[in-house]
Amino acid sequence: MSSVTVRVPAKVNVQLSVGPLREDGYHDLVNVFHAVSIFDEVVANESESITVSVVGEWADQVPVDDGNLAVQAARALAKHAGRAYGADLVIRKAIPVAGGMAGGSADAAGALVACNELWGLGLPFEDLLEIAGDLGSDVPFALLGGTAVGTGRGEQLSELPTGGVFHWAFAVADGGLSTPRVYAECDALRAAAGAEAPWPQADEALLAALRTGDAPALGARLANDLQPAALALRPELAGILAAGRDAGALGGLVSGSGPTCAFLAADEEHARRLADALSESPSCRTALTAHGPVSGPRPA
Ligand SMILES: C[C@](O)(CO)[C@H](O)COP(=O)(O)OP(=O)(O)OC[C@H]1O[C@@H](n2ccc(N)nc2=O)[C@H](O)[C@@H]1O
Ligand SMILES: Nc1ncnc2c1ncn2[C@@H]1O[C@H](COP(=O)(O)OP(=O)(O)OP(=O)(O)O)[C@@H](O)[C@H]1O
Repeated sequence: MSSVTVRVPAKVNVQLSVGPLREDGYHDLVNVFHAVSIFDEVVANESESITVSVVGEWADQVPVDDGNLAVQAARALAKHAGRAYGADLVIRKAIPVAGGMAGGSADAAGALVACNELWGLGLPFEDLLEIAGDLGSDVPFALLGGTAVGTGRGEQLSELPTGGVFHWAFAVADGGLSTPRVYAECDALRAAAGAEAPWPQADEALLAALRTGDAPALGARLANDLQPAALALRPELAGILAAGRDAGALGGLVSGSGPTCAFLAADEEHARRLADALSESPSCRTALTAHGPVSGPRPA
């Protein structure tokens, strides 16, 4: 095989419960991941060495050196296989960069699947999941797709079958937010309030809404412990959240570490109307619609 193409979805965290800071610098989480139909494409072409190029709307914000998570993923896979394999990776970027939608993690997952195929390694999914966990806390879910509950630092996954399709509108804000900075702000806000970080808990009503495909119930339970920190760092996000509420969203929240905000709609047409309304909000760079859950990357 001389070329392999995969497409990899973005995620929204429908519940993100953040526990205390651990000694290793991470936080224990209950992280309910949901993969949505905004896709990066990762192509792995035969090559002597591992290289990357990026095309698409967000390309200028993505590193094309060893800082690229897809390059790190290909190197980690080659190391696991014990040979100096090469691949010329081409990423077509549609997932907003540093937006809280795990775009870099998606590209890493895409590179693992594409290179496993290109190099004819035939490694089982479990091996890819293990390599993924070393690359970043969001990378295992980016491999899995669908809807899943993540514990530990978010890398230990348990799949959650859902009872239907959920429709979403996303407001992409200008500029990104650094994930470590948002976690640090969350700790600082808790310390300033004298609040002990609670042990993270799954919201059983939210999980039931996902299982039964009950969008109004899910909308009412959306929750993100990082949201106050994202709002402290980017106060203008409060205006975007209010715009989504005023436009009749079933619920809205900051996605992961932000600054993208996600709004749940009743159906596809409602999602389009929400996106139209959100795009009028001054801090919204662009508004997108998507549905979930969708599958993780599989070779075409
Ligand atoms: C905010 C989320 O996107 C929600 O899914 C993730 O928790 C972040 O996952 P990620 O971007 O893959 O993050 P990683 O690359 O693993 O870690 C980056 C940094 O985020 C912070 N971090 C991340 C995950 C976690 N459970 N606790 C943390 O405190 C740490 O400062 C860490 O050094
Ligand atoms: N393939 C990649 N795509 C996007 N960003 C990348 C990639 N590789 C490395 N990066 C770097 O990672 C940073 C975070 O990018 P990413 O789009 O993954 O953020 P995010 O969506 O906020 O992540 P998460 O939701 O997992 O916290 C970017 O600012 C960029 O410098």
